[in-house]
Amino acid sequence: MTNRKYIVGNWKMNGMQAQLSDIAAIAEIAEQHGEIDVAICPPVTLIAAAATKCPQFAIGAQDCHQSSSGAHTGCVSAEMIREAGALLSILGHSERRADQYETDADVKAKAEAVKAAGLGAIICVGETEEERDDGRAVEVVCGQLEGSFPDEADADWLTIAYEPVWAIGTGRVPETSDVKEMHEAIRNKIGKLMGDGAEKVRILYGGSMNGGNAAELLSVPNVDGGLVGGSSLTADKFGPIIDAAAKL
Ligand SMILES: O=C(CO)COP(=O)(O)O
Repeated sequence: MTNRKYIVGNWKMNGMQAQLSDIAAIAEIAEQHGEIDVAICPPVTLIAAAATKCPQFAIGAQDCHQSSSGAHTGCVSAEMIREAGALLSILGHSERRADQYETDADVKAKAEAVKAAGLGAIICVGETEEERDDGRAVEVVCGQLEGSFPDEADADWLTIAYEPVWAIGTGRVPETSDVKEMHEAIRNKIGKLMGDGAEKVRILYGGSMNGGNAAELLSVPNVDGGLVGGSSLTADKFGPIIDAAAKL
C-alpha cells in the first residue's frame, strides 16, 4: 500500500461513447503524474470501451451487486465489471443509499464481493445536512463506516470516501476544520475496526471539489485524495484537481 494521493472521478449517469475521448484526455494527464493514482468511474456501459481505449489507466464502476449471479434484474456482479476491465468499484454512494435504499449491510456484502473478485473498493459515507445541524455528523458517519466495513479489510484494496450529502453537487464544501475533524474521526474508527494497517487506508474527500478548492481540501490531514463528480467530466475541469494533488 502507498500514501500516494488518489483522485477518482465519479461520472454518475453521465457519458456516452462520444465521451470516451474525454477519458482518454484525462488518462493522458494522469500519465504525466506518475506520483499519484487517478481513476475514472464512468457509467457501466462505457467500462469495456474505456478500458480498451486506455489500457494503462484505471477504470472503475460505480456499483456492483453482492452476488456473483442470479435473479437480480438490472444488476452486474463484481466479476462482470472486472471482466469488462474495471479495477475498482465505488460502493454505498449516498445517491444509492437514499434512492436505492441501500443499507450498510448491503455495502459490506458488496465490499466482500469486490475483494473476492480482486478489485479495489471505495466505500462512501456521509451525513445529511439535518444530521450535521443536529450535531450528529461524526456519530452518523462512524456508524455507517462500522456497518459497511468488510471483515478482512486491507489498505491494498480498500479506500473510504467521506462525502457530506449536503455538499454533493451543491457547490458548498464544509469548513476546513470540519473536514479535518471528520477525517480524523474516520481514521480513528478505521483503527478500531482493523487495527494494524489502518493508517494506510486512504480516505478521500468528496463533495463539490473543484480546481479552485482542491489544493486546500487535499492539504487537510487525513485527506488522501478526492472523489469528484461534476468536476471530473472533462480534462479541462479534472486536470487542475489532478495537478493540485501532484503538487502536494
Ligand atoms: O458525489 C460525488 C462524487 O462521488 C461528488 O459530486 P460533486 O463533485 O459533483 O459534488
